[in-house]
Amino acid sequence: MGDILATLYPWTKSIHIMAVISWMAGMFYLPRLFVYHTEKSFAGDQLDVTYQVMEEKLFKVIMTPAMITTWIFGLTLVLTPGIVDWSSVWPYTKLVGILGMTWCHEWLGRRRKDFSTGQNRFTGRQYRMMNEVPTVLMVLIVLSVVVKF
Ligand code: HEM
Repeated sequence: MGDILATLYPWTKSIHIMAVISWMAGMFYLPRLFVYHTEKSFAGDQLDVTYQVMEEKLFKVIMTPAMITTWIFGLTLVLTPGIVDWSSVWPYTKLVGILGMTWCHEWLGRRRKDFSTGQNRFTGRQYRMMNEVPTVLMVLIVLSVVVKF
C-alpha cells in the first residue's frame, strides 16, 4: 500500500493543489458576494434572487466538492510514507490552518442559508472583515507546507 502511494505521490499532490485552488477561489469570492448582496439588494427583489442563485451554485457546485477533494487527497498525502515528519512544527500549524478554513467554509454555508430565508443579520462591513480570515489562514497553511519550519 505504501509503495503504491509513494508511486502516486506526484499525482496525488497535483490533484490536491488543483482542488485547493478551486476551494480558495470560492472562499475568497463568496464573502465578497455577501458584501454586495447586503449593500446593493433588498430581500425579495430581483438582485436578491440573482445573488442567491450565484451563491448557491458557487457553494454547492464548486466550493463543497473542492473542499472534499482537498481533504481526500490531503489525507492521502498524509498516509504516503516519508511525507509528514510529525516531529516538526509545520504539520500542526497546517492542521490549525485547515481546521480554521473548514470552519470558515461551514460558517459561510450557514450565512448563505440566512440569505435564502431572508434572515441575513450581518453588515457589509462584517462580511468585509470575514473576507480577510481565509487569506490569513491561507498564508499560514502555505508557509507551513512550503517553508516546513
Ligand atoms: C484539508 C486538509 C488538508 C490536508 C490533510 C493537507 C495535507 C497536505 C500534505 C500532507 C501535503 C504534502 C506535503 C509535501 O509533499 O511535502 C500537502 C501539500 C500541499 N498543500 Fe495541503 N492539505 C490540506 C489542505 C490544504 C489547503 C487548504 C491548502 C491551501 C490553502 C493546502 C496547500 C498545499 C500546498 C500548496 C501543498 C504543496 C506543497 C509543496 O509540495 O511544496 N493544503 N498538503
